[in-house]
Amino acid sequence: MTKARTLYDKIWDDHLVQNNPDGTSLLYIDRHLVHEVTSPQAFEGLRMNGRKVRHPERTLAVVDHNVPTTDRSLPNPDPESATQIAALADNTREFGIEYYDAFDKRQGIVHIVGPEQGFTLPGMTIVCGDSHTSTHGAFGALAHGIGTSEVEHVLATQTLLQQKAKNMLVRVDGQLPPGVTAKDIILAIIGEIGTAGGNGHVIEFAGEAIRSLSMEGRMTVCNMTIEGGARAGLIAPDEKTFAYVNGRPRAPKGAAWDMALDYWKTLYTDEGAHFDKVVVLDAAKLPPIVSWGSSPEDVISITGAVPNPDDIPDETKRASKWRALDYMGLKPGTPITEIKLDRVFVGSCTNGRIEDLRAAAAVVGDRKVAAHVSAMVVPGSGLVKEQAEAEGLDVVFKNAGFEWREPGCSMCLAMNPDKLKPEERCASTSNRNFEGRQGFKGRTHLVSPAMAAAAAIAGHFVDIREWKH
Ligand SMILES: CC(C)[C@H](C(=O)O)[C@@H](O)C(=O)O
Ligand code: SF4
Repeated sequence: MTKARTLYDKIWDDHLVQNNPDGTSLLYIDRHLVHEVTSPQAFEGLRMNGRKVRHPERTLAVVDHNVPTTDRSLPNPDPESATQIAALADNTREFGIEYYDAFDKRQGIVHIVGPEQGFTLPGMTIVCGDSHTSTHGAFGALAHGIGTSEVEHVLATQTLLQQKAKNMLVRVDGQLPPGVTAKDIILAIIGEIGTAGGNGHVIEFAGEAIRSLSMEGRMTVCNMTIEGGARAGLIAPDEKTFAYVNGRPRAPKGAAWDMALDYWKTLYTDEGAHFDKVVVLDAAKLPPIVSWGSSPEDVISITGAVPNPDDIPDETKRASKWRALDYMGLKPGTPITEIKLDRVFVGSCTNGRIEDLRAAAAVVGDRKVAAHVSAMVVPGSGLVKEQAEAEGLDVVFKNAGFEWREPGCSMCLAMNPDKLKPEERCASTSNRNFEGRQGFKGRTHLVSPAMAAAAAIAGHFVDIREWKH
């Protein structure tokens, strides 16, 4: 009998080129996504060494971090961004790589574009010079974020040196209550394991609540795996995955589809396979969650209050959480529903997909954004934007007073004109609430799209479970 293997073991074995004496392994890489921020030196390295891209057809480039989300026919206000974007256009032309520029309808955040195009497929190894590459694990793909020198290595060789990680299982049993979403699942998991909880592991998400999620929801969960410290996140592909992939521009067709499907159906963790670490959560007990600090592990229920760091026994941790509260301008004991917002951001590779925009629009209905709040919705890609407009979601948002923008990373990180001002407080559907993440001294609270939309209307956090739709 062959040894029982996890999904991670299987994908690893199928891509192993060689094991090296130093404990590293060379893996074959099926797909390489490229964006403007982490690729310039990689291409420069190829040029200096007179190398070509080994498999241009396995590589896809798109601009996302540095593009303004307003009128793109106007010049980029930031010369450095403009240079970086121009470099990506030049590099992809020189090396023969397909590139979606800011005027292409397929342009968007790299982790939204890959799945949308069927470039991301089950069982593949996928890399990108970006930590949230873990998103693609939602398809049962082994998806790693890599550094710029590794980007160069993959461009040149289509392989990557890796050390095999340990296996971790996060099982979410039961069914989510109404109003509680994939975003709340992953925030709760990170709250539970901490930002170092997944260190050295690849996490497989399983259980009834995960199976019940749409592909969009699964991407939200896998997207934030990296915030829990894990190398990658995985969900075994199933009928939902196959239905999502079927018919996408880059997905296999005809006989190739049938062959692929036969293989994809073998991609699950065998009965009795070993996990080095197991965490179990009950979905039915999860509330809508809001982050209160400057780390994605600083989370609390919407019905809770800002915690008191003095209750933390560890001195270093206590000091760091006091610092977080100071940065956030919050006092222990303040009910979360009393926290007032200045800004609301719906978007990012965590929650910028069509389902996210539908959820936000359903909460908005015919109401208006609170007078003291400035709110914006940034679709994750041109195709998401097009779909949302076909459904009239843009009209819902605009009538309510939200800004409706062009696709990109936008206010998820302060690398383009969309930024918080110092001390502005934002309900954000993105994935990181680090100091300065959304702008110098900006204050970020991570929430689901429905919670963000409700906060925009009410002007403060509200329990979405009590919202009258
Ligand atoms: C700019 C890029 C390298 C970065 C990442 O790796 O994740 C960004 O996408 C982020 O979310 O912080
Ligand atoms: S949307 Fe945010 S998290 Fe995602 S790739 Fe862009 S900057 Fe990174």
